Amino acid sequence: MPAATTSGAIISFREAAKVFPARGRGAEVRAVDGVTLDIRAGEIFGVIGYSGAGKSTLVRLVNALETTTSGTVVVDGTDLTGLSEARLRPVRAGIGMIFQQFNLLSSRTVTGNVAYPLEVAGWSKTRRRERVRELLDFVGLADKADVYPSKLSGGQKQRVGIARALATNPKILLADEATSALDPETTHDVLGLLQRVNRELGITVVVITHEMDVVRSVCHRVAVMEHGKVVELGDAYQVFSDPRQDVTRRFVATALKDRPSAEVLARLRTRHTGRIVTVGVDDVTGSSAHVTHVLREHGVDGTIVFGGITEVAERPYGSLTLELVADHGAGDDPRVEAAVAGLRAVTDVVDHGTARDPLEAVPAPASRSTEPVEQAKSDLPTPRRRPGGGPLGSPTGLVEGNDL
Ligand SMILES: Nc1ncnc2c1ncn2[C@@H]1O[C@H](COP(=O)(O)OP(=O)(O)OP(=O)(O)O)[C@@H](O)[C@H]1O
Repeated sequence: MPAATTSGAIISFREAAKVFPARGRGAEVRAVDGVTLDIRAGEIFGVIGYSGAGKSTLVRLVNALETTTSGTVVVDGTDLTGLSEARLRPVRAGIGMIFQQFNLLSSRTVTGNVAYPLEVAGWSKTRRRERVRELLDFVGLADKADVYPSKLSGGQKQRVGIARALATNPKILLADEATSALDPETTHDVLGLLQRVNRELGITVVVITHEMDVVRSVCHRVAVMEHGKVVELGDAYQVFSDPRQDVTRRFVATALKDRPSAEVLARLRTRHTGRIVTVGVDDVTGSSAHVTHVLREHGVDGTIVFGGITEVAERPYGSLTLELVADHGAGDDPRVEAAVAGLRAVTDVVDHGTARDPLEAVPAPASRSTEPVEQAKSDLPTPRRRPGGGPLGSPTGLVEGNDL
């Protein structure tokens, strides 16, 4: 049965639900609860949520390891609803999967592991040998062909997992917490490899994660899941810069830490008597060049006292906290007031006041809705962080005492 999909979608959920029946005295579990979502061909799509949100069940619906209780899942044009095992087989062949615990066969060498799906698919020995060599070159493990998994590091094991998942040329790669067991540096390498899989091989990658830093690093778009539902959906940059739901804000706060906490602000105020402001830096609104220009225009000195600029979806993003003074005078000098107004015209500004006259940040507004909010790239408003909404973070370098 043809199902409604958006053109360009390679995976489409329509009111998809998976309800596990009650066990013992427990209630039934709505692991996936009415999800409508399109994952576009060629993108790296993130699904983020806390433990139990339903992420794994959602991806298991894609490779038909689970079937929907209601609603539909369409993968590469095939509606999976009610398909026989025989009809599901070719769909599964178009999907590779990697796992947190790698799931390698310990009794087989690296070559044996990568060759396994080719054996199952009936490839000849010669073609298998050639394909394995090609894949090990791609993942950078040509020198480990004859090694057993027990002799590999976590990152190397995941590279084998990726090579194995790619063996039969899938169109889709599902990565279920693929970096959760890895240290930060190895995570970085594996995420870089997933980007190459996407860019060089044109494979759609679906990343399941509970780490917003993973979304920040590689995902083009992201869906945030809570209690089986998609509660927020959109372009990764937009979701970072304007998170609408509390759960999303909490995730964003874990990945971006460029804004001073209340304790840091208190320390800054003891060290700096001038006006403390936090200005947003991104590629849409305020670049640091704008900020420098405004301060120069008003004859105000800005000393960077805190901050960090990182990348979200490969675009600059972050904030700088500055101490503003005019002629070494007070932070409430009229020139400083004018500079703050000038900064507001070019970027987001949170005015923390001065040590003598501190201003409390306005808390972020409560979430507006529990419905998923699609934040489309095409009609992006200028990203605006809310005053004091302040999740922000992961400074690529904390800075102190630099005059602008
Ligand atoms: N086979 C099953 N039978 C019963 N309940 C299940 C089954 N699989 C998952 N669940 C329940 O469905 C809910 C969603 O689980 P799921 O594993 O999809 O979440 P998740 O977001 O991937 O969490 P985690 O990151 O911990 O794996 C949980 O409450 C879980 O206990």
